Amino acid sequence: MTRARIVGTGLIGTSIGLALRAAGWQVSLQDPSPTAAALARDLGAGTIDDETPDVVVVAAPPDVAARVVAEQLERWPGAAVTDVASVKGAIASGVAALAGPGSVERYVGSHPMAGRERSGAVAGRPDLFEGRAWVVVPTPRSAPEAVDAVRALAAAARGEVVVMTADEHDAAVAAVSHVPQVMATLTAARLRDRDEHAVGLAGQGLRDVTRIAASDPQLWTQILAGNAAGVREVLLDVQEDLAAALDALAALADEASTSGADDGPHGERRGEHANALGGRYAPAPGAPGARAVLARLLDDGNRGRALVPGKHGGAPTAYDVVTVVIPDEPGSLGRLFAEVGDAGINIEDLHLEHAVGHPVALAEVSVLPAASDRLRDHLRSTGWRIH
Ligand SMILES: NC(=O)c1ccc[n+]([C@@H]2O[C@H](COP(=O)([O-])OP(=O)(O)OC[C@H]3O[C@@H](n4cnc5c(N)ncnc54)[C@H](O)[C@@H]3O)[C@@H](O)[C@H]2O)c1
Ligand SMILES: O=C(O)C(=O)C[C@]1(C(=O)O)C=C[C@@H](O)C=C1
Repeated sequence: MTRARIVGTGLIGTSIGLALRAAGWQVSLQDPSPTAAALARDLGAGTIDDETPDVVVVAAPPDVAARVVAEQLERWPGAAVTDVASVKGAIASGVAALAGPGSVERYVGSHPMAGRERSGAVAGRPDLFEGRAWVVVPTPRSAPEAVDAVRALAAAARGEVVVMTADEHDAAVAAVSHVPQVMATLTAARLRDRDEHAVGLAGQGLRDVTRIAASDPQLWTQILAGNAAGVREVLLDVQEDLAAALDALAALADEASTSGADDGPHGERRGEHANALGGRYAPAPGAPGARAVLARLLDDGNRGRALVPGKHGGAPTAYDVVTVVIPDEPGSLGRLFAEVGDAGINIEDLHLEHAVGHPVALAEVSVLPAASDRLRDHLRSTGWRIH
């Protein structure tokens, strides 16, 4: 049986421990915080002991990861050692500089592309990595047996193994993880000065875009600093698009303020003007091209979104959403789950919305399109209100 040692038992370390235990591996746990280690143990992620490992997983914050990898290489001379930090080039350089002679061959970087906006062992989940890419990042000096050991670890935790160089990894995650975090953060930051009534109007769009804005600032400062050049490169392109959007919006705002200048009290002349141009939405001459710029930016977004893979790295799966009204009281959600289970239908995703000032919530249940009509019929026939 394979024995793993996990050093750093927060969200990711605990989740890896839980996943490996479920796969039948033995797991030892270590963390400088005795409480973090004990909590991971109590949650079932492993045991606290000094058994000799076959593979060590360093799941510590990025700014200490290289040092901890070097310590583990020295402490366990027969083990492959990996880290799971979200940046790879900086850690590999650190390990190369710190690792003792004859040990750097046992180091292979890795990065599971799954996580949560919460930290610590209590947020750990055994199924966190299921069907998600797990990037294995050998260095030019990594021994093939060490690469195999890290591939086996990722597969045992149910990740989908992808092998990349550190440079390829860092450039890719700048676009697919690090800049998305920055954009979510900047979007959420704009809400701070709005009053609670305005923010209370938030629908699913804002929730979709800002979930990861709740992530740990200390961890993300380290991640962004560790991939600064790659993140900056993508943000420069974002800056260009933002500049184009701002110019287009300025032209449209200007058009709106000038075209309304000699309207009658009900805006009659403005309507006449638009009709004369061939339709309600015909562009006024004040902002030539501005709408095309916005449409191009929005279309680029559609094209990018269409490339995002669904579960297991396959083609995007379009789920149907069945929106169910549930009383905002204990037990409602449990009854709904039981009802969906009785219909023999799998819930692919779930969002809960609380309508401001109403004693009900909306449960948005995502199911495969083929099952949605059957689910609606079943729920209606058992007394649920469907939107
Ligand atoms: N959070 C995510 O979504 C995510 C996803 C993939 C990878 N990662 C990477 O995983 C690593 C851990 O992130 P997390 O979200 O689990 O953070 P976390 O804050 O939940 O856990 C970090 C743990 O590391 C411990 N630690 C601190 N210094 C240490 C040291 N010197 N030696 C050993 N352990 C130490 C802490 O006590 C804590 O228990 C980071 O490198 C991060 O980049 C995070
Ligand atoms: O889904 C989340 O909450 C994440 O933070 C996951 C996410 C990501 O960007 O996909 C974040 C950082 C990690 O390095 C890997 C995964």
